Amino acid sequence: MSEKAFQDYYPADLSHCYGCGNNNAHGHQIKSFWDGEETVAEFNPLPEHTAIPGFVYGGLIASLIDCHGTGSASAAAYKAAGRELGSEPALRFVTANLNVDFLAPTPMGQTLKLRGTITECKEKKVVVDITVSAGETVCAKGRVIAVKMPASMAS
Ligand SMILES: CCCCCCCC/C=C\CCCCCCCC(=O)SCCNC(=O)CCNC(=O)[C@H](O)C(C)(C)COP(=O)(O)OP(=O)(O)OC[C@H]1O[C@@H](n2cnc3c(N)ncnc32)[C@H](O)[C@@H]1OP(=O)(O)O
Repeated sequence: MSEKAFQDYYPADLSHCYGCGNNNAHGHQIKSFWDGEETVAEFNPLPEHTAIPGFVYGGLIASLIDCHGTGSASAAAYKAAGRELGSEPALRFVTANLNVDFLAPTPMGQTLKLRGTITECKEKKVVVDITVSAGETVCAKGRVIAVKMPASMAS
């Protein structure tokens, strides 16, 4: 994909997140995009993301859902406000609640595809439902309740 990802609009001083920060060399640097009314991201697990040989660690899957969810929440808030992504004042969201169901073993060696649906979008709270698929198999689903970042988290 050649377009800019949601996370590419995050300001440099808020791009250190382990899941999605462009400035975190050791992080996952997840990239999320619109696909119609839904949001998408892909991730290729590395050997160190192993749970049991051949299968992906659930904590990684939760992390991908988390950051695809908060990125999708910001993008949805901009869309609902009819604003350009990244325009000021920034609409920043953090995770208030993360719920994950692991539905099937997630194989290593395949691209994981995340797909998010904006279930609720209010000024202060956005709910995103996300599936994680390997090939035709939905391996996990999760819900992120994202809430506007409190002022205490911004320096
Ligand atoms: C697309 C382009 C964008 C460009 C520009 C954007 C720039 C973006 C830049 C940078 C973003 C970086 C993103 C990285 C994020 C990665 C994810 C993380 O790892 S975040 C770290 C972990 N999360 C925390 O540390 C939070 C700690 N918790 C808190 O600070 C508070 O508890 C907070 C803010 C989450 C909630 O504060 P309250 O409780 O005062 O909020 P109240 O106003 O009471 O509630 C608002 C709504 O939220 C619900 N709510 C609150 N907490 C809930 C909870 N735990 N579970 C369920 N719902 C909850 C409430 O029921 C209420 O919902 P009702 O409006 O009534 O429908």
